[in-house]
This record gives sequence, C-alpha cells and structure tokens, in this order.
Amino acid sequence: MQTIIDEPLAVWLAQNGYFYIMHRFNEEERLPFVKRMHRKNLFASISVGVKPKEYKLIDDLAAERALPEYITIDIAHGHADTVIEMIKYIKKNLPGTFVIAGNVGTPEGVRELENAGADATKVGIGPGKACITKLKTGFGTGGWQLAAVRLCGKAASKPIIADGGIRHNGDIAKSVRFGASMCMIGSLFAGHQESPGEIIEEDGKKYKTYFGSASQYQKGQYKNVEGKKLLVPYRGSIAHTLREMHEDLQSSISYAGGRELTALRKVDYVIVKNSIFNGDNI
Ligand SMILES: NC(=O)C1=CN([C@@H]2O[C@H](COP(=O)(O)OP(=O)(O)OC[C@H]3O[C@@H](n4cnc5c(N)ncnc54)[C@H](OP(=O)(O)O)[C@@H]3O)[C@@H](O)[C@H]2O)C=CC1
Ligand SMILES: Nc1nc2c(ncn2[C@@H]2O[C@H](COP(=O)(O)O)[C@@H](O)[C@H]2O)c(=O)[nH]1
Repeated sequence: MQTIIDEPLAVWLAQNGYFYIMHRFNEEERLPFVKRMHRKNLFASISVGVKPKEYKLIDDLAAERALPEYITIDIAHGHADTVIEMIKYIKKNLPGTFVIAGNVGTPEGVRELENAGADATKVGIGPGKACITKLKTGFGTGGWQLAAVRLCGKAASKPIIADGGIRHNGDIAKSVRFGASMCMIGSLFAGHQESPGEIIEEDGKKYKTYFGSASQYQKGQYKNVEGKKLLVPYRGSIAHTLREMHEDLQSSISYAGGRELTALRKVDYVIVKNSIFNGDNI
C-alpha cells in the first residue's frame, strides 16, 4: 500500500532481514526498482495487477533479465480467471520467481490458485482497517478472518498469508495457530517515521495518514471505491515496533510451550463469545 511502503523502507527492510511487498501504484517504477534492488544485492519483491498492460511488464522483466525474487498478484477478488491466467504467465516467463496470489477467502480459492502454480496464497477479503468492502458489498471475511484463515489453511498445500485485520501483536500468533505462514500488515505499520504517509498534527498530537488501495485517494476518482482514509497515531521508529513484535511472538511461542514458531500450531484454544478485551487496552 502506498502509505505503508516506499523504496527507502523496502531497502531498509531487505537489509535487515525482513520481507516486504512493494505496492504496484508507481507502475513505471517497478522495473527500475528491481534493477536498483539487485544492484544493492537485495531481493526484489514487487506486485502486479491483472490488466493487459501488466503482461507487458512481465515481458519487459524477462527481456531485460531483471528477475524479481517475488511477485505478488494483488487484486481485491483473487479467485478469478484473470489471476489464474496471470499466475501461469508469470510462471512461464519468469520461472524462478516466487508467486504470491490473492486475495481469496475460501478453500476453493486457495486450491485453484495453487493448482495454477501460485507458490503462496493471500487470504483476506475485507478485514483491513481501511476497508469498507463488507459494508459496501456484503462480501468478505471481515469479522471472521481468523476462521477464514483456518478453513483456507486446512485446504492449502503451500504457505498461506493472512492479510488484513491484524490489530494487535497477539493476532500474529493467532494467525499462525490457524495456518498462516506469514501475516500481511498495513495499519499497524502506517504510523511510523519511515512510513510514506503524510504527518498530520491535531490538538498537539501527531498522526500519519493511511488509505486503502481501493480508496478515492489512491484511485484519484470516486469509482468502485472500497477503501477509506484514516489517521493513525504516530509511533516513532519502525525498528522499535518490529523489535516489539518479535519479542511478543517469542513470548507467544513460550506460552505455547515450545521454542519454534511451529509450537503455536499445536496449542488448544477456546472460542470466547463476547469481546475478550473486557475493557482492557494497551
Ligand atoms: N484485500 C481486500 O479485501 C481488498 C483489497 N483491495 C485492494 O485494492 C486495490 C485495487 O484492487 P482491484 O480493484 O481489484 O484492482 P484493479 O483496479 O487492478 O482491478 C482488477 C480487476 O478487477 C476488476 N474490478 C475492479 N473493481 C471491480 C468491481 N467493482 N466490479 C467488477 N470488477 C471490478 C477490474 O476491472 P476493470 O478493468 O473494468 O477496471 C480489473 O479487471 C488492490 O491493491 C487490492 O489489494 C480492494 C478491495 C478489497
Ligand atoms: N477492502 C479493502 N482492503 C484493502 C484496501 N487497501 C488495502 N486493503 C487490504 O487491507 C490489508 C491491510 O489490512 P490492515 O488491517 O493491516 O490495515 C492490505 O494488505 C490489503 O489486503 C482497500 O482499499 N479496500
């Protein structure tokens, strides 16, 4: 997302052992971005859509031997023939590239994208903080994202990525418990010094802007809008947040009684009908 990642942050993340996915909204910059990352000996992870001009990008990457290590096919409704075609095209023309495809919200979606050649699938339709898909269309996994991850995880034969709805660090451990190999996070990363969103000051407090990729702000027009813009509290350096996430996940693993991430997969759980917060807040 454009308010979450830009090139300086991608470089920092890659240099420090983190994964990133560059958004696809500076279309012409993607090929040069791959080359610049490779010149620094860093992995390149870009995203594409499914419209005809995206096929030209794949052709150009192949022709110029600018071979990204990762390509994410990033559209709202990933259980689609257009995505299946794009997966096959990337796999044929850039066979060494790891393809992440999405987003889906059903086991059938996961299976079809995996069968088409996706190396990982992204699960989550509308649970994002900047998302209004559920309200506008009546569709999505908003409100039951963890259950969707669980259902999709059972069907998957390759990694799944839980995308959207991570509100607290503990949600990462829960996603792993129910089958996610990775989590994709927007809002929790939006408020940092390094985040590309604008800094806004209101009543002496600092915020950063965060907007959906299907918002009017991203699209430049009010057409098929399924995202909104919001302000998130300014949180200082991203390194601090990443360190805390790491520590919290380590602690989750220890509560699970293990030493590795896979220990989380074995823990039992209860379903709590009402909010577990009981008024608590961080
Ligand atoms: N994870 C999520 O829940 C969601 C994520 N998003 C994010 O928003 C961004 C834009 O996504 P998206 O709009 O799919 O990307 P695109 O604008 O690239 O559209 C992809 C394809 O979907 C078609 N399309 C788009 N909107 C509609 C619609 N309302 N009805 C029918 N067809 C439609 C487009 O058709 P055409 O060629 O006619 O434009 C195009 O073929 C992405 O970054 C995506 O991740 C958006 C919504 C939900
Ligand atoms: N329905 C929409 N979903 C969107 C939009 N832009 C991004 N996204 C999805 O949200 C997650 C991030 O979720 P968060 O809870 O961590 O903030 C992101 O990865 C996309 O999958 C949008 O405009 N509409």
